[in-house]
Amino acid sequence: MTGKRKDYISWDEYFMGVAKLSGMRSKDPNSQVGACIVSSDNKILSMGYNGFPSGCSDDEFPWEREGEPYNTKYLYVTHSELNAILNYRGGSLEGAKLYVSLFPCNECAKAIIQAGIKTIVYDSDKYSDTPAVKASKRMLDAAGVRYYQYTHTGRKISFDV
Ligand SMILES: O=c1[nH]c(=O)n([C@H]2C[C@H](O)[C@@H](COP(=O)(O)O)O2)cc1CO
Ligand SMILES: [Zn+2]
Repeated sequence: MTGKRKDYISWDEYFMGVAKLSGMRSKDPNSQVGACIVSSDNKILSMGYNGFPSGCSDDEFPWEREGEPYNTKYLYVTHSELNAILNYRGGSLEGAKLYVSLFPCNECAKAIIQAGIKTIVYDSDKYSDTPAVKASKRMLDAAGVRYYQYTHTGRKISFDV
């Protein structure tokens, strides 16, 4: 008997890794965000990344951050967390856990709360000073959704595709 492998990735590394891999599909030139929803018994239920809704071409809709709101991405892009929630067609997300590479905004917080997701594990909190993220935390706190920052383990995961 040789015993089991010791250097396998942890659940947190696995799910945050899947969230980040999903974010790599994003066409957003500035922020690529990925999300992964997991059941309480560690089964992946859904994934998402930030992008335009189906039928709204990445080549025709704007990726600009500034200018006339009508011509910026902000009016059109679906956030990774909302995409992950909407991509789930299997039933209830009650009690599920969300891994996401960027702290959810207030609009995503509403969807997270209403979907019954109870835990958020996030990586970057680069917009923590904005009203959107402050309002998000206010709602998550009021609704009893737990959130904590992912602890980097320092492990580099890479592979050829
Ligand atoms: O929680 C989020 N999830 C998410 O998918 N996004 C997306 C929307 C945009 O495509 C991008 C943010 O763009 P920017 O960093 O250039 O403002 O990230 C943005 C947030 C904001 O917190
Ligand atoms: Zn959002």
